[in-house]
Amino acid sequence: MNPRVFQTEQEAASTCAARIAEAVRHTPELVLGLVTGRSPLNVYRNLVELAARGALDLSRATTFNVDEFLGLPPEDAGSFRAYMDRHLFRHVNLSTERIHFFDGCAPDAEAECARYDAALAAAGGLDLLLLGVGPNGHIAFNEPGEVLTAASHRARLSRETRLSHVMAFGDDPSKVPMAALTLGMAAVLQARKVVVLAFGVNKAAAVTAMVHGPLTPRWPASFLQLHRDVELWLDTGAASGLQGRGLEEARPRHIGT
Ligand SMILES: N[C@@H]1[C@@H](O)[C@H](O)[C@@H](COP(=O)(O)O)O[C@@H]1O
Repeated sequence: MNPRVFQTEQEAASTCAARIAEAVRHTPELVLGLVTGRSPLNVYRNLVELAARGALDLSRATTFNVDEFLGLPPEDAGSFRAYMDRHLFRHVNLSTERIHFFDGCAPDAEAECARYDAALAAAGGLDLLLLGVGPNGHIAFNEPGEVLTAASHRARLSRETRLSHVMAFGDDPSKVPMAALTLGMAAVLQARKVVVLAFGVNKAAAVTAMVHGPLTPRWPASFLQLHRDVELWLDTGAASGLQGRGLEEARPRHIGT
């Protein structure tokens, strides 16, 4: 694992976005795994700025979003699809047919997960997977538990995770869906490169478990230790539990294939 610690989230995000743009320049057909949440917001903002300046052309890239709430149509403001439209898709030149999402309203969740996994396999898997991490160590919606699931699946959301999404649902916890569709641990570990964003001291325990902890389904992110190419983009708060953390300016290498 390769932690890169920045003094501020903004610095990490702009450097990370520049590296993603570089990876797309290097491989215009890049297959990107994308995540929602607070952590990638500044990365997306920077990607939009790069696209506006003509420094990012996503016209040949493919994207797969890693999760979606069950029961929400794409038009619902609380859906991850609506989030992606707001923060990235409507501002860049991605081709609609190469944007892949779980359909949160699919009548058969299992068939929908199989469809998603087949589309991902047909695209050749993920070249670069952008992830966040929950304070409880969840990645995508692979929640802590007794076991983890390899394939895409329907996930029951923990109370803690549901509460962290309450703002998108008018601060009413009862409106946050109870379940979601998520890619599984196999797709995460098979991605050719994984980039994890974590900012703020409330992520420190998850980051520490991810880097130093034993492999345990109690901290799903700990399984990233099995991957040979994971970069962690952190601020000093999120890195505060790491042993021997270097606070020198991080010098990112090339992200991409
Ligand atoms: N399903 C998402 C994850 O994919 C995300 O990475 C994580 C962290 O979110 P945030 O970046 O807002 O802390 O929680 C959410 O529940």
